Amino acid sequence: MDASRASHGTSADSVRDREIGVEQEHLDAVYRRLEEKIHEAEFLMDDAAKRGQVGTPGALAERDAQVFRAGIHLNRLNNEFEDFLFGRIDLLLGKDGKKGPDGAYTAVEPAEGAVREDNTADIAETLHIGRIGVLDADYSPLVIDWRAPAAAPFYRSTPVDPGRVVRRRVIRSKGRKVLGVEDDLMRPELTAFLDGRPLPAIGDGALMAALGQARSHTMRDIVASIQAEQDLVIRAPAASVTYVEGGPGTGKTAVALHRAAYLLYQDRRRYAGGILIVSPTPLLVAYTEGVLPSLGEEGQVAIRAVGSLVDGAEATEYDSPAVARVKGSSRMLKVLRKAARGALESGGSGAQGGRPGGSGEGQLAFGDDETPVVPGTPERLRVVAFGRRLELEAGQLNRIRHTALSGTAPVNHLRPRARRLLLDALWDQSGAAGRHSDPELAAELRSSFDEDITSEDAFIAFLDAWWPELTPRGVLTAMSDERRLARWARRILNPGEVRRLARSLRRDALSVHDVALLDELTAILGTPARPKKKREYDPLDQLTGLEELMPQREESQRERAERLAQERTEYAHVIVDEAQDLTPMQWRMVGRRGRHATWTVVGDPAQSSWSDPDEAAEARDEALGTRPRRRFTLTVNYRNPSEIAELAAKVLALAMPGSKSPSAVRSTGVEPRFAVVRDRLGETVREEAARLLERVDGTVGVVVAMNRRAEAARWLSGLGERVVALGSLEAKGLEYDATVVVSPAEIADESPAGLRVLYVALTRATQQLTVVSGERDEPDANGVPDLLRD
Ligand SMILES: Nc1ncnc2c1ncn2[C@@H]1O[C@H](COP(=O)(O)OP(=O)(O)OP(=O)(O)O)[C@@H](O)[C@H]1O
Repeated sequence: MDASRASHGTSADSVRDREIGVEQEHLDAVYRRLEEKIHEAEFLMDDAAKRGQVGTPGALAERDAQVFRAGIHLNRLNNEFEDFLFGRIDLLLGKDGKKGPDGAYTAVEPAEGAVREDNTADIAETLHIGRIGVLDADYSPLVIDWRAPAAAPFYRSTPVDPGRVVRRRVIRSKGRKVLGVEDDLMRPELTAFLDGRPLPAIGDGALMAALGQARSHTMRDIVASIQAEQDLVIRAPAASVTYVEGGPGTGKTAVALHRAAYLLYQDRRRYAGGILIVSPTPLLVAYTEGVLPSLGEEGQVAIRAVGSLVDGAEATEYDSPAVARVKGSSRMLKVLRKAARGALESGGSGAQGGRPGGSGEGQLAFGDDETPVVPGTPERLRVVAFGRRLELEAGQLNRIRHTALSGTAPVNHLRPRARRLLLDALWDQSGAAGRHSDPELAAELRSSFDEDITSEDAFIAFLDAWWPELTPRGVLTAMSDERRLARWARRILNPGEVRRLARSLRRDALSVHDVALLDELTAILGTPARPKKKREYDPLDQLTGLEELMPQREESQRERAERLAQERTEYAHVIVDEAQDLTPMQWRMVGRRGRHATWTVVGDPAQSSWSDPDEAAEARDEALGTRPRRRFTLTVNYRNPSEIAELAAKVLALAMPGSKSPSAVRSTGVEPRFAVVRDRLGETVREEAARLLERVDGTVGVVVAMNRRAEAARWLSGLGERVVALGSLEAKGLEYDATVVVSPAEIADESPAGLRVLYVALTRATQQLTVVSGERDEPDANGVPDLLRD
């Protein structure tokens, strides 16, 4: 028998069973080895306990670490890695006989003569690939970690460029049981022998098997079927910026996540500084979070929605497109700078989160237009020093404030400077300056003068009111006053923009775009000193003075990792998913988290929901700095069948004329369906969703214009958990077995980037798509809406 497919018939079944048996034997051997290692670890642990402190501290620590690692191994194998062993490659003899650290031969190309003239060859090496590496007792590799160099041919080899690989096998297993195998032949022309027997090939290939599976509400990893062009990105050297573009479904998100796992594996110490993955929505975070359980293992990787990047913020609200456009624009930077200083000049009313207003002399302050805007701003400072009454009037105070604010430091950090300038002015007024000609005595006099004043209640209260510590939330609140905002945004925003912006800031809940503004304000204001956390009050402490004596409980390694991850504000590597959507202000926010980082940026300009791509590109380039970039393009759409991809391409041609769609890797034979609203929109959508639920095993997503989100959820109530309603912007990055796209015209008209958003909506389904049209869509006799006709 030659190395041909054995996928049908009884004899094929027996070959398949035999091959499954072969892999089962290997998996059994792997588990036996792991159990041995666990026993070893347990023995070490026991031994360590018995021998107490015998051995150097270093050796004991190493032993503990070994025990710990073995524990993690077993735990992972038992709990997380249901399909721990997933691949195998059968290789020809390599060019040289060198072995790498994982015990595998390193040569990529076959040795001369490895393939005989009659197109036969012997398999010289077989490697199994899994989620972690396992060595046998004699250090031969039982399983190679998928991220190790020796595993690269598993992903890189193609029939066009097979290297040494003859057969690539994907093994499906659950726990300790092998369920199936799928083979791809990289050299189908070859008759290869393993231990004297011909090498069989089972099934129709792993990729197709993976793509045909039903989708759930969480993403699956693709370790078993990463494709060559994706592998190049995953394993690209970490230096500088790795820049990846590709159309919908080309695996950008999957690749980004696997890259994080790869980087950690490759250089754990370097990435102890943390890897940040920025995602556009909390829905996408939830969808991707579980993809690679090992990512969360030691707290190095944080997956955050762009609305949750700032400590404590958890924004899920969306602004209207017109407001989002203002808040995301880099023009906001100037407005915020003015607002931060302006909020101070108007006494920080509302801008000093949680701090009492301070009364000083309790007079009214006046805005430029002489309208009282802020109560409680002191206009005058009166103190007594060296027995003299000293006083600074409004004009002087304004000049002092102006001088202090001319510094470039964050506003909150300028307070000491302002304080010193106040003292200088009072000192001048006191006439004490010329009293001593001896510099030492003069300095002493000055310092007792300062001490006198700064300990005076009136002065302290004045300073708190006149230069309060501003908070970002407070400044945003101050900006919700339209008249004040108009002043700060003069010649930057037009009156309509000011009105809409002020109104949106009066809302209680934060919007996703507000978060970037808060972060910018934190940079402008400077981080206020955080109040120290206190241990819970215990009356006993007072009696015994225990508080000082009691040692703090040691936190566990896991707790520490989690705490560090939370406290981290800068990262060693930043991965931006759906990068095309970041607004200029969001790029600034993300940029601050990776000032010294290397980057992976993945996106698709054709899916951008931001209205001014050039402005965003400028901000992105600023965030990434002058670091060199390596560009990659992903070209194959693994998500959509060709029937859906072709329909979406029509919108792409309208949204970005001239740009190329990725090629779909498969077809289902099921054309998209067009439904026209018969009576009520909600009823039609519900019927179509129910129809799809009967046709697919997995999930159904109903995508509507953003302002229909709430009603769409009501339309679907009672249809079960497999179906969800989502606004067009929320659909970013997600996928469903089937989707209903409701009114393309509504989605397209929603914002200046509407056609691109519609393109996103149309590319979410892995199997079936239904488009529901209303009148506005001007459907033809077949129900095809205007926007989707040729
Ligand atoms: N090599 C692969 N093997 C199996 N499935 C794959 C492979 N690459 C991608 N996929 C699948 O294709 C789908 C799309 O992947 P992903 O969401 O990463 O694409 P994307 O480029 O981020 O898409 P979008 O731009 O539309 O958000 C996912 O279901 C993913 O699991």
